[in-house]
Amino acid sequence: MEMKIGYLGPKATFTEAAAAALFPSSPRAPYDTIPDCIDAAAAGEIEAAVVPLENALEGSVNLTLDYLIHEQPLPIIGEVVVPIEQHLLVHPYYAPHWREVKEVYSHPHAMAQCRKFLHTVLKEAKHVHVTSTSAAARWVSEHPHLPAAAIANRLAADEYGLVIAQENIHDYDSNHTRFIVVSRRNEPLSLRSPLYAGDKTTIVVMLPKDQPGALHQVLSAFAWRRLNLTKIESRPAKTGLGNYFFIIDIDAPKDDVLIPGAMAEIEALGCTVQLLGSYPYYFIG
Ligand SMILES: O=C(O)C(=O)C[C@]1(C(=O)O)C=C[C@@H](O)C=C1
Repeated sequence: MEMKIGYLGPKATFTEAAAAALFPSSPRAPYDTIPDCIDAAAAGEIEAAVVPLENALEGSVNLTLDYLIHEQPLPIIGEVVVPIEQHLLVHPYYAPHWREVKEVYSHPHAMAQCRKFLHTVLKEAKHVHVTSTSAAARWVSEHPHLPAAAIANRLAADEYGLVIAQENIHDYDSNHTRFIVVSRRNEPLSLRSPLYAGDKTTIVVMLPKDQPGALHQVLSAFAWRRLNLTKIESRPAKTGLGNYFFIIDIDAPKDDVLIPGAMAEIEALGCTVQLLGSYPYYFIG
């Protein structure tokens, strides 16, 4: 399938690496923000958008979840999990005295994956959040005389002429990020890839107001069907304090019986249910 793929840019983000792993021979287009990228897919400017959804250390990328639920409900057609190594990048001039940097630039999720490092090694440096890890690297390369560092990957060091002052500064070894592929063409990806690891289905459930045991009843609709849930996340419905959506990942493709049955049962309880997608997932070891 020849598709133009949008990703959270600029060049050399982790998101671009995820897009390249899934679609090695497709042309790619960078977008400055996650909403820009999802909007471009909704408008058909690109066939699909790759955006980050969840990190093993820092949790969900709320911007992605909220934008898909509240603003631009595009179906999820695939997912890829990528190992993440965060490095501290500086201009070559600052390599010998990188400990003296006064500002560290990165995406908030990348910064959060390196909290202990920042707290202990660069205690005095100011943290500056930007739209992506490679946007941080680009900014540092464009300001060679400022004592600034970026947290980003090796691709970004090469792309923007920076050097790695400290390798692997993320706080815990097992660092991975899930990226999703969204497209207005509502067809699950069908890549013949050795990275394929299974299929899952994501739904969003809104519980009826003040109904004791409602969440328990929702969960039992999956439990007695022996449908394995791999994630439950609550996000504000944005209609008032205490009102939440539950985003539920089911470790199975949408079949004709079990998942529709569970969804119908949950609706009968008075919940609203929305399918975000049923899609294959891929894993980069
Ligand atoms: O793709 C990038 O480089 C990003 O800046 C985004 C993002 C994210 O939002 O999770 C992607 C992977 C890492 O977990 C850190 C940052």
